[in-house]
Amino acid sequence: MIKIAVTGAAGRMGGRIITAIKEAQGMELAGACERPGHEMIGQDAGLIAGCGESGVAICGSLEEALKSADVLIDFTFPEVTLANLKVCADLGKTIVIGSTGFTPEQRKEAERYAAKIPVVLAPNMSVGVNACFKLLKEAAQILGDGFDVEIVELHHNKKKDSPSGTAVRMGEVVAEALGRDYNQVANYHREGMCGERTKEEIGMQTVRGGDIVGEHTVYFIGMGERIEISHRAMSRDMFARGAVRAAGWLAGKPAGMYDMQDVLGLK
Ligand SMILES: NC(=O)C1=CN([C@@H]2O[C@H](COP(=O)(O)OP(=O)(O)OC[C@H]3O[C@@H](n4cnc5c(N)ncnc54)[C@H](OP(=O)(O)O)[C@@H]3O)[C@@H](O)[C@H]2O)C=CC1
Ligand SMILES: O=C(O)C1=N[C@H](C(=O)O)C[C@H](O)C1
Repeated sequence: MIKIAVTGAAGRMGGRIITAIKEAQGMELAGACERPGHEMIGQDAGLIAGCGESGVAICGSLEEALKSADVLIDFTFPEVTLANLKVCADLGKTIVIGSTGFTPEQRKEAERYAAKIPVVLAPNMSVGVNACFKLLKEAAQILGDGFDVEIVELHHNKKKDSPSGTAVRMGEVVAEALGRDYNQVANYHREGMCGERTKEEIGMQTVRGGDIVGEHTVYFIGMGERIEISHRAMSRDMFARGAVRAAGWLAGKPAGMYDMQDVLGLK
């Protein structure tokens, strides 16, 4: 039995992850944690998630939530995740990270902790998006420099980071396949007399509104034709199932930084 603790237990993803743990074979919810002072502290994590009583109360201390857990699943915010990663590294627990919006420096800090413990960090835990990463690499290699690349992502109005972690990874995959440096060619903003589009740039556009779970489209736009590779998330459940699958996959792995491509055997 793999014993899992969940941070952000009362959040949008936290509830779906707690439900996915309940539905998975060989997995058990061992702890649940929220920000100290959160109104849900003391409540049953399963009841808050809407999947029935779990016998696990949401607590305000990660150390307490991890007491009888092997692995932590963390979908919160970069600053919170890095603090939680430090606790896991100190206690020798493994961790699955779904948070997005890391700066390059924060990403490096996460990699330093991964020298001590096995870590899965991925901006998108769905099978479909990870298949798209492979398709995008192949499309970019086939189409080369003759097609302009533009990426558009849509999310709900509560999302804090922009562009999404998934859109950034899509940009990185395409840039690498085209021999470009994503950080040099990503164009996040066009306004006024900004001039003609350069051949190398990858346009990154963001839409926020309502309850959109998450949609990503990469456009390869040529002369007289256009290819669109799109993924639409219809619920958060496959992200949650992916995170639980990653938690199981990590058991017995050596310390290091892994992603969903490793978990799904897509490398
Ligand atoms: N990798 C993937 O497949 C996916 C990644 N994500 C990413 O996951 C992250 C969370 O998304 P979402 O669930 O929508 O966000 P939510 O804001 O709904 O959830 C985050 C939760 O973390 C809580 N929290 C804040 N501080 C702490 C703390 N110190 N300890 C424990 N919990 C804390 C928040 O509490 P409070 O609200 O009170 O601050 C909130 O309940 C985002 O970065 C998002 O981009 C989302 C979906 C899929
Ligand atoms: O915040 C979200 O909701 C999501 N975030 C992830 C991202 O930033 O890529 C993944 C998914 O699209 C939902």
